[in-house]
Amino acid sequence: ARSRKNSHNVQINRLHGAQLPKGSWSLPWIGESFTLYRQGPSKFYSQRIASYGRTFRTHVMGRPTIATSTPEATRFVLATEQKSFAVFYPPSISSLISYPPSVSQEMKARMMKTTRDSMRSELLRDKIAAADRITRWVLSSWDKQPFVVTFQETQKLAFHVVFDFATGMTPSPETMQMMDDYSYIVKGIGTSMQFNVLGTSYHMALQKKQQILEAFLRIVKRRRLQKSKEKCQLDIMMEVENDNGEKISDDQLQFQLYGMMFAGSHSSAVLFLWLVKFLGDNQQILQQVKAEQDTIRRRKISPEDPLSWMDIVNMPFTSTVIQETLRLANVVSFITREATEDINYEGVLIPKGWLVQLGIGSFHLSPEYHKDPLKFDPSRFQAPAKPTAFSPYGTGPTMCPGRELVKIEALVFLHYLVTTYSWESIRSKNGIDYWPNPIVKGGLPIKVSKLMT
Ligand code: HEM
Repeated sequence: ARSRKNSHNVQINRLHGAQLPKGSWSLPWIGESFTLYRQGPSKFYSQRIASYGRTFRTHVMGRPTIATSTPEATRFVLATEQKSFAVFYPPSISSLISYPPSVSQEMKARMMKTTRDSMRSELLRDKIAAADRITRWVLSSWDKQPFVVTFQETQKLAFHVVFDFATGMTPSPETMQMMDDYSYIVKGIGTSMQFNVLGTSYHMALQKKQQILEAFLRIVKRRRLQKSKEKCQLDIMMEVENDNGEKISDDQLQFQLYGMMFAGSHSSAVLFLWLVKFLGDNQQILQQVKAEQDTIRRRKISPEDPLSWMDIVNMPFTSTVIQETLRLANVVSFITREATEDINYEGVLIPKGWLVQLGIGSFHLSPEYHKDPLKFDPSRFQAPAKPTAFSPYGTGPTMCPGRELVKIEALVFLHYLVTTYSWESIRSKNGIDYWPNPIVKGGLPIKVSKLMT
């Protein structure tokens, strides 16, 4: 403790009086991880903010940490990303999602750039048709069932839309198997986050990771042989070259696909689940969404006509519902970085090697930034009162490249959901499972009824 204190004093002098914020470390080594995982991020942050202010000291993920929950600090950390902060995952999570050393930083950066580019390109518009097809496929099975578990359905939907975008593959027993395998990865991460022990579900996840990677290798090799007219992200990545003009290898591609599916499918499924939950709980807003979507459907000549790009950009009210759901549900509640040098952020010392945890979910739910923050009120996103304290996808150079795809998926889903079905929750009370992303406990079973057209 003495040497730690001394080294901080040196840093304090070097950083012109910057000081560690108030806070608590609770138990040595374990720190406050258990409390965070038991309480959930919202309560953890609000309790500490009440005692110490919006920036406080804690100890989570095995490291001393500065937790901060302001939009300004979030922008500062994420915008200066490359220089002073590095992406951080605890070792157990890192072994489930990180690239192996054989994938060079340069290649990784190039692949990420092509992913970002294609998420802004024609490819994205072309994928409306696939999102349309997949949504109808998922929702058509509801006809035959008296009730469905919402989260199972939104997982199927989200996985297949992102999978189609990534590989050009339509739903099949092979894709269903991979979806199932991915659920073990999510479970492994959720459990290792909460319990700090690498138990059965973690080891199972490591095995599943291997199986998924092998499946991706087969998919890459197959796609090289059978090119299709309809382009996918994999086709674009296959053309990526490094500075020496060498093309990306198949094993690098398999990791890129693995990472993209990991980043994209579970998070989207969680968002769609909350869309169903919040709309079900707010019938008046549901009616407004339905009015907007009925107008679009009525303009179609045949009931089989798919949605077009023009339809997608003509859904302003439904778009605010998606933003409000992202604000209130907080699919990602914090973003973590490691300081790679000592930093003085407005008088707060962030020592080298410490973590910075950016509590985006906490400022989304704070009355300091959003009036009546716990109320589901999409109108807060109508111009000109658009909130600025809103970063569900992060910000700066690592801001989520998938956000436009998510928006398209969500709009297509809501269109078919509200024009085809009414639903009600089977349980009157539902808790929340927070890890690794918050979901309604039990996955929200609902009773569905087909609407008369
Ligand atoms: C509701 C759905 C989603 C949410 C809330 C979400 C949120 C985020 C956030 C907060 C980050 C930034 C993390 C950081 O800076 O450390 C991120 C990064 C990322 N997301 Fe998403 N995401 C979603 C869907 C998707 C989808 C559909 C895809 C791909 C198809 C995707 C691909 C990625 C990738 C590849 C990164 C890493 C970017 C980088 O490291 O430069 N995400 N996402």
